[in-house]
Amino acid sequence: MTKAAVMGSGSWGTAYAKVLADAGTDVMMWARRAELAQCIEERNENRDYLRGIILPERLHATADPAAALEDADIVVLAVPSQTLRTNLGAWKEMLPPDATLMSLAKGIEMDTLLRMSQVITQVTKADQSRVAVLSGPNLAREIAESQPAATVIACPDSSRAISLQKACHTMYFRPYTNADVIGCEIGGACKNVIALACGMAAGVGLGVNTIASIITRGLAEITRLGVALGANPATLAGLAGVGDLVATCTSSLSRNRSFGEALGRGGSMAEAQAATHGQVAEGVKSCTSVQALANSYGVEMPLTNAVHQVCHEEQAVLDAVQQLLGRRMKPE
Ligand SMILES: NC(=O)c1ccc[n+]([C@@H]2O[C@H](COP(=O)([O-])OP(=O)(O)OC[C@H]3O[C@@H](n4cnc5c(N)ncnc54)[C@H](O)[C@@H]3O)[C@@H](O)[C@H]2O)c1
Ligand SMILES: O=P(O)(O)OC[C@H](O)CO
Repeated sequence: MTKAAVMGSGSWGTAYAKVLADAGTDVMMWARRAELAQCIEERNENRDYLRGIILPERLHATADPAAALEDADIVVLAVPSQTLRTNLGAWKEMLPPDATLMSLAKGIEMDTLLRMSQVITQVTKADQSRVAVLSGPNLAREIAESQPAATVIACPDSSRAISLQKACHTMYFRPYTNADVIGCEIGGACKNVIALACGMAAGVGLGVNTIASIITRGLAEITRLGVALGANPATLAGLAGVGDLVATCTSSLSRNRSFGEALGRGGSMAEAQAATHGQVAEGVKSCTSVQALANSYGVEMPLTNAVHQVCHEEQAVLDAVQQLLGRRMKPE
């Protein structure tokens, strides 16, 4: 029987742990707070992040990272991208030596500009063949409600990718394998920034034409960056690119879109944070790291720049819109 440790009990960690358990994998979740671990263990519910969802009996939880990681074949890293390095630093001596390390996080580390798989190899010294990422149109609550969705598991080692695929395949969750780790990670991190832009547009009252234009031009700039970094453009046309971009840019369940919408309605950064109910909207920090990464490769990302200006340079949303529309004309 495959054993998975899910390190992080937020919305997605919990929903994905449920998928693994529904697929027949033994799952032990790690929660930072002992009360939350106890609630999951005793009541089969994560009341803080997925209230009302009954979790499977075979899913267990602990606040002790060593107990969660013991004998795990798969270690699922489900903490926010900006804390992953610190968390891994604390856990690295406890990681089983041959376990596959799989990131669920969608972000680019500030300062280092590293992708999550790079942070994992750097901190743990694991060979990159042991490191995988999962990314796709996977809004946690919909997955927890067993609504059908597909995803991508990327790993340089195809046999590990297939084992990961088997460990989470259910009648509502369909994972595809892919060797393109870079494309999956760039798609996942950048779509959060574009979802902020869509939220901002909706918040100031703009309609579907505007949102569709942002999604499409957002995909163009994400693809430019991905290709510059060595991604396969086909990955960005797939589930981890356009699929996730559409889900995040159009759903009221998205924390990034909700955050942007609150800013567009004239809210402050603190009010926008409240709109995500204390959960992480990764794009708010990643717009800084994605912008810096793009600049270092000479890649033009005008929407990302506009989001950065609104979030961190006090620009008004309507001024950012005017600035985008005033750019020089060019072919598509
Ligand atoms: N929620 C989704 O629908 C979804 C879907 C796919 C991917 N993701 C990605 O998964 C990652 C995790 O997102 P989430 O939705 O579970 O976020 P969340 O905000 O719901 O939960 C974050 C979890 O990390 C924990 N945490 C926060 N700071 C921490 C720290 N310093 N050390 C250890 N743990 C800490 C929190 O206690 C919580 O359990 C993000 O990168 C997100 O982009 C989320
Ligand atoms: O709620 P968000 O904006 O973090 O997006 C959630 C997922 O990444 C969608 O796939």
